[in-house]
Amino acid sequence: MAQSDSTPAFLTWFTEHDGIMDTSSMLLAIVPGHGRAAIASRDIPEGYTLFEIPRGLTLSLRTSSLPEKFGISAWRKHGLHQGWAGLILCMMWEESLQELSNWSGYLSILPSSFDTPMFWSEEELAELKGTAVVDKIGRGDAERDYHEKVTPAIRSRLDLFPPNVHDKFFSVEQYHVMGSRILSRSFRVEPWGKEEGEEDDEEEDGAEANTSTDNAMDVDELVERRHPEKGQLEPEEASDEEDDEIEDTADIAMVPMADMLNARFESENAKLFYEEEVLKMITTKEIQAGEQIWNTYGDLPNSDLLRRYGHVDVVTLRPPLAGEGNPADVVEIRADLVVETVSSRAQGNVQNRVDWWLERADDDAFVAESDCEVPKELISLVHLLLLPEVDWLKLHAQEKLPKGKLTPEVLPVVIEVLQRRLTAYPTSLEEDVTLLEDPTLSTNKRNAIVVRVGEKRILQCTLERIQALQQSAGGNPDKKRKDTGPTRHPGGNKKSRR
Ligand SMILES: C[S@@+](CC[C@H](N)C(=O)[O-])C[C@H]1O[C@@H](n2cnc3c(N)ncnc32)[C@H](O)[C@@H]1O
Repeated sequence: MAQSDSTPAFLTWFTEHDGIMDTSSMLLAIVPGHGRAAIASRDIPEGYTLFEIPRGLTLSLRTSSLPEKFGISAWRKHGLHQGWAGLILCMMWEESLQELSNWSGYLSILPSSFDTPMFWSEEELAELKGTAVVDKIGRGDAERDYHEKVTPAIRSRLDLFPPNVHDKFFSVEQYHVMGSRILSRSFRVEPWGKEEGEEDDEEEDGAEANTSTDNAMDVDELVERRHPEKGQLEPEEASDEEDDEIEDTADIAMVPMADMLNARFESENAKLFYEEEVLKMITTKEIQAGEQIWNTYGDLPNSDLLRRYGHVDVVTLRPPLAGEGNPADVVEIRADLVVETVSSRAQGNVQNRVDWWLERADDDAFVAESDCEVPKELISLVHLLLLPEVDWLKLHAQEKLPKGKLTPEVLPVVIEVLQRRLTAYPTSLEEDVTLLEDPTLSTNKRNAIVVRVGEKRILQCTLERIQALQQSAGGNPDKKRKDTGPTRHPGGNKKSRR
């Protein structure tokens, strides 16, 4: 493990700006495949403070002087109070100040190239076809913000943004670099004393400041990652965060030193806690000398890890899956695939039922996980579309969605949905496993294949479970249905979830 050339200068900057690091316990080193990493240099007990960062050393809309110099009303007029554009512009501006910036010793060690799909070629992106990554990269949305908000703001204040530094510090490529630094390294740091759910002053006089969720970096993506709760900065369960999508970008901060920690599935052994004046990285487990000090990015699926951080997790999988991969992987199955599949068998007016369902459903895509269970909401939709007209009318009147119960009627539809979903990828699972054996694969291609394999494993395993169920249900469930009389409404007379 080598210490990177720039690390000593960063450590000097950190301590000169009142950061405190226990150099007898940890060091920064380059770990192959992981970039810079924090390593325990001796055995460390649980509950031990590894380093402290004064709040003023975090870099955010609250600490950069740009918004104030620009003028708060002009900031709002340019839409910089909404979404990510304002924070990215602050980062670009601080970097343009070079050694005059309070953060120069920090910004100079941040990465300028990334392995995230945001920077991939068309050929590399084609490797992700069928995965959840493709539609979420958001390069176009980010560039729209750059052209519509950032460029006019820069042109309006040439005293702050001198034209001779535009190409170097304020290009669209730099915008993507800064956005990617935020996406892969930022924390959510609320002001001291702010209760959860409580709005601060900035929110009150600009309520819409938090409404940009269609940006390249949705606020919730960052919030999911590290969320302070009772003084502790930790990731949030993504699924619990639907209501919190609208967040305050003023709370998003770059935290020097804390962002030197890597993460791996369920490996966290240190966490960032906050106090009134300082943030503290404290061990949550004993750490042996030589071990890596891991934070957590929220144990995300590989599709999200790749999109936000540019790496994937490969550890031992748990039953019913076997082999190696990411146990947090998921696969998305769009509702329109279910509708298309069930349409040939569906009863009544399919569109009416779909419209009614869309008004009540949580999402228009279902998420299958590594437990290989068919999502209950998917089964419910299949039931809804298969219902005889008389049962549909009853359900409609009662405002109830069918239960997500796997009955013989739905099994063939679910099997076809899973089979069709598998054809969305250009290669088969077996082909991908063989491809991964090639030691000459580029990092990007390898990571794309790992994401595909993770998703396909879940689909394949779920498919095999349902096929086994169908067999044990006695062969052809359609025949069975004829034998047992008219199709029974699967959720009929039962209490629905709504
Ligand atoms: C918060 S930074 C961590 C410090 C970073 N390694 C560095 O060199 O500055 C997050 C980045 O670290 C890398 N990283 C973190 N965990 C990793 C892992 N388990 N495997 C590979 N790379 C990882 C990814 O490039 C990610 O975007």
